[in-house]
Amino acid sequence: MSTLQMNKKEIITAATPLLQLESVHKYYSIKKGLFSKTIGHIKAVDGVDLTVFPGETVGLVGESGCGKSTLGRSIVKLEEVSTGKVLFEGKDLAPLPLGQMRGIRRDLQMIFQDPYSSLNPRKRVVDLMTEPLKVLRGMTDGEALQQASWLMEIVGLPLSSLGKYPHEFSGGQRQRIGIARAVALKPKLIVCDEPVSALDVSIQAQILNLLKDLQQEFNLTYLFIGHGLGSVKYMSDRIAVMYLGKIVEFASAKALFQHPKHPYTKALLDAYPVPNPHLRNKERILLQGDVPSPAAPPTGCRFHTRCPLANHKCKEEEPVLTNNGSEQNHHYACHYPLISNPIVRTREEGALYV
Ligand SMILES: Nc1ncnc2c1ncn2[C@@H]1O[C@H](COP(=O)(O)OP(=O)(O)OP(=O)(O)O)[C@@H](O)[C@H]1O
Repeated sequence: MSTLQMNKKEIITAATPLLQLESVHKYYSIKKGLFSKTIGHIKAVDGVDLTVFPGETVGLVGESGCGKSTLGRSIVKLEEVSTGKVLFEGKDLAPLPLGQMRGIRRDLQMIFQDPYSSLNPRKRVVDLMTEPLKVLRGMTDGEALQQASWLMEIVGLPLSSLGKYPHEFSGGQRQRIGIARAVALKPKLIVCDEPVSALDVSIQAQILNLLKDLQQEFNLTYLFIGHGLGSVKYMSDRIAVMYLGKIVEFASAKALFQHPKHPYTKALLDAYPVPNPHLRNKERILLQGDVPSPAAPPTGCRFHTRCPLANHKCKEEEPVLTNNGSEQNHHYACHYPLISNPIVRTREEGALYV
């Protein structure tokens, strides 16, 4: 079968991974006292395995503080991982010194939540746009200016924007500049770190559609981080759910929304507003309390302190991320996964949950 005859899903699964994370850990030291003695660690990312194929969008969701941004920043090497492998096109970026990242930097870009803090306020857009093109793609002044003008058009900004400073734009326009900068280098992977969270709801859809259009136009691959499930569902082919530094479920967007296996995923879905209250699932899992501290994560399954289905096994034994030999591409880390029955969801062992 030719590539043209294959649909997107077939192309994705036939391809070799663009990005592969193997047991990635990122710990921050907690220091105290006059001599800054290390008294513990914040386990922001605590053993993540994840695969992203060329051309797809993998969503990453979870509550605030569960390590999504740290993972995204570790991938583009804005953070050094503590241990583990970050394989980009098969090459491990983790041990590479920053000096040797230059060739790879243009293939790996990031779009930030707050476009204002990621754009130097003292530089005009023309400089913000042309400098990376000159430094990382070796363009002349004229070539870089031509490319910057074209990119303004692509992201829907007037040419006159080039002469302005970041503070002269609205939030949505600033995010368009951030996006233009990210795609300027024709990267292979863009980590989008909650790119619409800081924007008005009316602008969010425009930015998401722009990202989708650009993905098609430039054949981009996205890791799309968000805590709003709506935007993640809209954007993603596959979704990874993160809780306290670990991936607890990873599946196609459709399977995850229709048949969540992990109670935490279900709780996130149940927290999502449903326009018609009669359609609201009566067996909702309500998330209570806050995410525990990543400096002292709970034993066993990290979610057990908030899980209505947890028992002694969950407290003692850490579940591994597995497909349990059934659905090949649906992985979850739970001793008592939810049965895939949209009408009555029960634990696979034990009583009906309430
Ligand atoms: N530079 C740092 N030093 C110490 N702790 C950090 C640092 N950066 C992040 N953390 C901690 O690591 C944990 C994960 O943070 P992170 O920002 O990655 O979470 P997140 O899921 O992206 O949250 P949000 O959705 O609010 O951005 C948090 O407890 C945070 O306080």
